Amino acid sequence: MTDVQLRAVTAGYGRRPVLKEVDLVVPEGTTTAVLGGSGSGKTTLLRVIAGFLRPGSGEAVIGGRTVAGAGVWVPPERRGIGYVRQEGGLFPHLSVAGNVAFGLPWPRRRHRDRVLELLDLVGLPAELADRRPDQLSGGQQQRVALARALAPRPGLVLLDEPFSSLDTGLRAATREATARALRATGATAVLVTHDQDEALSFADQVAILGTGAIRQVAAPRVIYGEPVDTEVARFLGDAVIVPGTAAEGRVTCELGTLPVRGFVPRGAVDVLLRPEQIALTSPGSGSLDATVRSVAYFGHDAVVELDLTDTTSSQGVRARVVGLQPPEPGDLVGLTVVGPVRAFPAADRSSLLVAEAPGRNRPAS
Ligand SMILES: Nc1ncnc2c1ncn2[C@@H]1O[C@H](COP(=O)(O)OP(=O)(O)OP(=O)(O)O)[C@@H](O)[C@H]1O
Repeated sequence: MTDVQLRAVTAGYGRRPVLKEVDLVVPEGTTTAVLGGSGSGKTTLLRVIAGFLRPGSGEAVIGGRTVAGAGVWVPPERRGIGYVRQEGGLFPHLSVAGNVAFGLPWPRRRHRDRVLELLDLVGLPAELADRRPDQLSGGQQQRVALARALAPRPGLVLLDEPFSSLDTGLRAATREATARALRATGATAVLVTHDQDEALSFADQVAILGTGAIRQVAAPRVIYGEPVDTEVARFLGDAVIVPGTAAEGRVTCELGTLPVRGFVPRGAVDVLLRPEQIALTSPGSGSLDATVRSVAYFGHDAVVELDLTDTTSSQGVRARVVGLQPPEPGDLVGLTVVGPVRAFPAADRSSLLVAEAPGRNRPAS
């Protein structure tokens, strides 16, 4: 099996670096999702690992072997990596079996049993083997691309937004089939995505890439529940941020005096909580009362914009509630904050509470 280490990698196109001193560790046999906005350098990071782009400085180490840096350069075809692109990139003139067999080493290309085994691994029936790619759905094409990438038994698989062109249902099914196939082979994987739900549900750890630097790397629950700053919090899900004051492990803000997670120095803070931390109750039975300003209904849940009754702030707060019986605009409700909140010094939001996977990666810079 194969781990990946990027050490102070700077890389880009021409003079302007896209990645600046990026450190990342992907432990062997695990999946890391790299999440970032458009143009943040996600594909560039994969290209460095794959060997399609030489870093200007720093090192890339795969399975304990330096593949780039320190005077070393190992070309892509000798890195033992499988690569799946956004559009699959199947050969249109070859059958499904022909495409998958293309990934096998020369002597084994005629081994139909191995091709059928690989199709089975990605959840495709054997009867698709003789179809051409244009006779498959988008999800099936992506699974064939994955089977082809897995054919040479790579220790590392790189996935560049492989599900982004699929519609919601197909996307989830293809994602699950991919996760199963990766687990079955024990391959290490790096997934690039701009989809938060995908990153959180698919990966063992999530790396947030912003303006060329890794902002935070942590397990999904940690990165969602303990973001290093308000910017990462906003990037990864919906966030309610209100001004407050911290003292003795608690913060006081327009939502009341609340327990805070992690150490926060006394003084002015930005208080952060997730909308699902605000539970709605009947008026008078929560810690505060509020009036419903508007409701966005999504079926499984609903986002409720609230105006607090006893506050001069016009900012309002958002609650996320289950979609069974959401309140109506104009309703009076009670609200209670569930669980501890996060808080960041208002003057210096980025220096506090680095929440990384223990021992794996350097703090966000
Ligand atoms: N071949 C190239 N030559 C010059 N600049 C490039 C090249 N490829 C990418 N870039 C630039 O590098 C930056 C990062 O691109 P990259 O494709 O890594 O971003 P990304 O995070 O994958 O974006 P997206 O989510 O939109 O695919 C962008 O500003 C892009 O315009």
